[in-house]
Amino acid sequence: MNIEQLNADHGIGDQLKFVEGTGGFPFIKIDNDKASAVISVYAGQVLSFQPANDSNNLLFLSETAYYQPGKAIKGGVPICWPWFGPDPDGLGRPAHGFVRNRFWNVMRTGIAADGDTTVTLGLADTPETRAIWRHSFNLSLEITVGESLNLELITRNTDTRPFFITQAFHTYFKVGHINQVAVLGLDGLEYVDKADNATYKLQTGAVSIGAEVDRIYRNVQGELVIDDVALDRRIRITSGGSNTAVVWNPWAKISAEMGDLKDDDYERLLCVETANADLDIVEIAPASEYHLTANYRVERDVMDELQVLKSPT
Ligand SMILES: O=P(O)(O)OC[C@H]1O[C@H](O)[C@H](O)[C@@H](O)[C@@H]1O
Repeated sequence: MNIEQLNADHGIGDQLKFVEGTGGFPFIKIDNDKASAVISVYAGQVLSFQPANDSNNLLFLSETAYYQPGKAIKGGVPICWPWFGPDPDGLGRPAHGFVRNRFWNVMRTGIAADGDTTVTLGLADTPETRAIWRHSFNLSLEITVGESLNLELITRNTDTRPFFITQAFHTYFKVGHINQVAVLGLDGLEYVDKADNATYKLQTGAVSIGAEVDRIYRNVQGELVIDDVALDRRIRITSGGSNTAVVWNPWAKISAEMGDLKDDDYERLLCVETANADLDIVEIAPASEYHLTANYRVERDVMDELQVLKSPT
């Protein structure tokens, strides 16, 4: 992909620029009055989102992430599609599907009426994807960078037969310290505990993390909140088209084993994923489409907001 051509076709002055990013991947750098963001065209992956006047990124991005064709980038918002988790047919295909490790296409960029910056990335089937997954599809990822980060993943079935998918925004949130984080909104829900032989359990109260956590929560309705005491902020997650939330933290052993995480990175990251997974399987009929959405908003106390306004920049 030619950076000059991408800028000529889709650049928007100082607000949206294509640059050569890590590993030579084309990155989209967005800077508007409300936030800044970085998006990788490889994997269709938001790598960074930071509201203006905020000193912390919304997202965790591993300093030891791979930026190599065929590999997933550890951090930001990887897209798991058309399956979440291990290959559902046991054929040895990659975990979390095949769109987080290939180049997407830049379809459109724009400025919305309220000043938000929009980017649409797309991916359609090719002989290569049909060799992995036999269906014809057209996938769009609509990214809106404003006061909040908004994501919409639209799956269109361009095939003559229905197909079934599971999927997720596998979002890595940056946290101040994992010991001081709680996930609210899952109280009373059943979950599959993948870190304990996939046994079924019931959540009571908020989710706190003190060991490896790998859970699929069922029948999730309404919003989730990550309450982060150390960073003194809350992240409000509003999802659409999903009844499933995945909560994942690798903890110390897995963090140390993973080549693309530092040993203590588990202290600084938490994945809370808007998903269709487990029993939440989506059937899409020919010529139909399905929308999965997630909105991430950083909230801070009013007193903190006043402090930011008062402090010299
Ligand atoms: O390292 P990755 O392939 O990105 O997967 C990281 C994790 O993703 C999800 O949250 C799964 O529930 C975990 O079982 C998996 O380990």
